[in-house]
Amino acid sequence: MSKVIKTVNLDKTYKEVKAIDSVNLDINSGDICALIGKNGAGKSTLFKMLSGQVLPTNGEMELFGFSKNELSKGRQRIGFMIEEPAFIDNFTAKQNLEYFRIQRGVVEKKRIDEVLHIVDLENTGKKKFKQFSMGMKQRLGLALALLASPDCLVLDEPTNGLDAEGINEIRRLMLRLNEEEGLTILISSHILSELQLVSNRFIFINKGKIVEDISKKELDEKCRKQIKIQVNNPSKALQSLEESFPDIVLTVLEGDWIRVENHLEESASLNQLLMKNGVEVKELAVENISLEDYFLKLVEN
Ligand SMILES: Nc1ncnc2c1ncn2[C@@H]1O[C@H](COP(=O)(O)OP(=O)(O)OP(=O)(O)O)[C@@H](O)[C@H]1O
Repeated sequence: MSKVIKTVNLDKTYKEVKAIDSVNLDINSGDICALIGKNGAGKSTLFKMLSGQVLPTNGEMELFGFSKNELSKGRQRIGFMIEEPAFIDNFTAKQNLEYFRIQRGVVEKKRIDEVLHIVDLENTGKKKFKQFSMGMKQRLGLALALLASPDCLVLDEPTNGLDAEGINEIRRLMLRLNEEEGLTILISSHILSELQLVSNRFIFINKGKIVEDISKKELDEKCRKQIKIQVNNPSKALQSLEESFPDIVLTVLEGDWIRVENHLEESASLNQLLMKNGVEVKELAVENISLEDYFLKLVEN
């Protein structure tokens, strides 16, 4: 699997603040990778180092295999949406993109119509930027990031300030770009449940440090709904449960806990059954950990 973004022990210190602390990123081609962190965790600083707006204090970076004084060759293949682009209020979508196309001097004119079509803004005609909804503004930002036909997008909070419909549109767009055009996407947000729907990888950042880097499968595993029962006699409990519920999925955990992964609506029946068979139920809990809860637990630790 080819690497799109790699950082080794990347640091950024602003005066006394260590905004990024020894970060090792490894983003593979085709990933939709979520960078999750509270305000001030260091997400924007990390993205700005990737885009070249901020210089690292220490560490190395590699973009599409290019490093050191060839980094800009890697950057050319990445579309960044980090801060709000300085779109001109009285210009239409097309005029704004034309302005940036000339300024950047890289793409063919027809690419403007292509990107406007991709972000579903091709029919905005004479409407000026200042009359756009928040969702339209964000999508124009994405169109600009896509202008130079990148192979990777780095998006800092692209759903910021959007309503549910706007968030949905961005989500569908990212999935489409990933599936149809094979774009690798690195995205940050504080709307964690939103990212759970689109990403295949989750990197949690806190106080400039990566505290966890897990796949969607691993995250789903951690966030799965389950019943946990603590009993005085696990083997007897297992036997009773398996006799009455032949398809039950059970695991015995440390501390005389049993985890049940199905029959989730029948916790009361499970409890009664155990008691009827002489098993003492010390505690029974139905757990469903959301990504938010999971993240909070990580940060608190
Ligand atoms: N130019 C700067 N000068 C001094 N300190 C800065 C500068 N930029 C960021 N910081 C500090 O670095 C830390 C990380 O900030 P950063 O903006 O990267 O976090 P973030 O996760 O993107 O937060 P947010 O979601 O609020 O944008 C914070 O403590 C912030 O105050």
